[in-house]
Amino acid sequence: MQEFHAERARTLLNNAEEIFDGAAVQAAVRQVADKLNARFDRLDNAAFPLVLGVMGGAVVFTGNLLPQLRFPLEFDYIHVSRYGDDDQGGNVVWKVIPRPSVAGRIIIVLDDILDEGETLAQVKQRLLDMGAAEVVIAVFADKALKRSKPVKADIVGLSIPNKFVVGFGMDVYGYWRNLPGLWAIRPEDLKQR
Ligand SMILES: O=P(O)(O)OC[C@H]1O[C@H](OP(=O)(O)OP(=O)(O)O)[C@H](O)[C@@H]1O
Ligand code: HPA
Repeated sequence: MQEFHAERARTLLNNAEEIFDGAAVQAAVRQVADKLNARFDRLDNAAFPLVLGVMGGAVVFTGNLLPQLRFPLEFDYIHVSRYGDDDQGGNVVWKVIPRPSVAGRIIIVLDDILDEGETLAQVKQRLLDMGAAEVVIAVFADKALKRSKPVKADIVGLSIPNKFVVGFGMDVYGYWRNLPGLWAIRPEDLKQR
């Protein structure tokens, strides 16, 4: 069974196209850090935001970004899933919900990708419903779709084409979250296209 997965993962990557290499990815993370630092690195420390990583896809973005933030912050995570092991989104499933202590705080939500926007729309609404003072959304990648999205990101690392991508935390069928660059899966290799 493990051999099947390893072989399938390799075939998917062999057919994929690298659309941003590791250096471009790191430059994008730096830009996100610069924008957050410009906004929150203030001597009065008035904000003291709570940074929430949306697991599991945000794990790599979060791990690369946090050490580049220069202002005092708290970190926590939530866990939300809409794609599971599929390449098309379904219902948003909450696996770890926000703690009640989000009330009254400025929250910086970090996620790997804003695709159709359903996940982050629900995340933002839930945080506001719980009394968050402000929700700032920073995504590593914003996918260009021809239709409008139910939520906008305040800060975007990379604008990417409308392709199913893997790498830097993003997966296809559970594979290739570990790639340092961003790769577009060949459409013929997707279950739903
Ligand atoms: O904008 P949307 O169309 O809602 O898609 C974006 C969401 O999809 C991915 O999560 P996924 O459900 O794949 O779970 P994962 O984080 O474990 O990969 C990604 O991490 C985003 O949270
Ligand atoms: O293009 C994508 N790749 C991986 N995960 C995703 N979740 C939403 N869109 C994507």
